[in-house]
Amino acid sequence: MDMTWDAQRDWPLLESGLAGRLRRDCMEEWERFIHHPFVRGLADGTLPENAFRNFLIQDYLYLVQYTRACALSVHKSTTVEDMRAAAALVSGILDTELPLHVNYCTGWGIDEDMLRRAPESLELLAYSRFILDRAQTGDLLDLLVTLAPCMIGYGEIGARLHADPATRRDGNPYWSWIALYGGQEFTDLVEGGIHRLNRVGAQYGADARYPMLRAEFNTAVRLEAAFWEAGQGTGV
Ligand SMILES: Cc1ncc(CN)c(N)n1
Repeated sequence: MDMTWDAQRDWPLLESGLAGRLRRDCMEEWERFIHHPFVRGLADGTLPENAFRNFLIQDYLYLVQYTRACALSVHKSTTVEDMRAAAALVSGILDTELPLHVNYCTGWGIDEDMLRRAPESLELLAYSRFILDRAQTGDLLDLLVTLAPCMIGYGEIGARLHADPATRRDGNPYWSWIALYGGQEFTDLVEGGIHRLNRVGAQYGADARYPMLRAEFNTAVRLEAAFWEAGQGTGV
């Protein structure tokens, strides 16, 4: 029996709807993002600690900007249902994801104040300001499309690594990272985000706007891969 987890097979909600279509149509870039060597190093625990530390500090700062963009999706929502979903994402990041970053950093003697004052990398600036630009100048659909690779990608990586028997659990310093992104709470947020994107896509005429939406999604996916590269110290 195949014990590995595969989004195409095990996440039926990606089969139809805008989220699945965007992911399929950017598959080359998507694969580069979710199967990046950085991710393999997390799975087998061989990623050098300083690469993970670089990444996590930048990721803390990235998540702060990402949360601001998510907050704009509360503002741009036109139904109470969508507002609740957007607000749940904001609190999921503030109350679950950021504390993971703070906990790891505390273990290295880096407190939250030092995290806030860390200089932003060019990759972080490019990615977060791209998202904030779409948040401010696009409509709700542009914004959700731009936010999607971050959520769906980490949900997919987390679910795959969490289910894969080849992932090292015992003594893997990155297991709590994997457990968070592969855990039920994050999975529920991602699945809620996919349903919301599909719903808003249908309401906002995604088919007619598809080339532009695909370009937005593709840019965000490429910026995700660049973010791993920067963590490894191979970025600019
Ligand atoms: C760069 C990046 N992309 C996605 C995630 C998952 N929210 C994250 N923490 N950081």
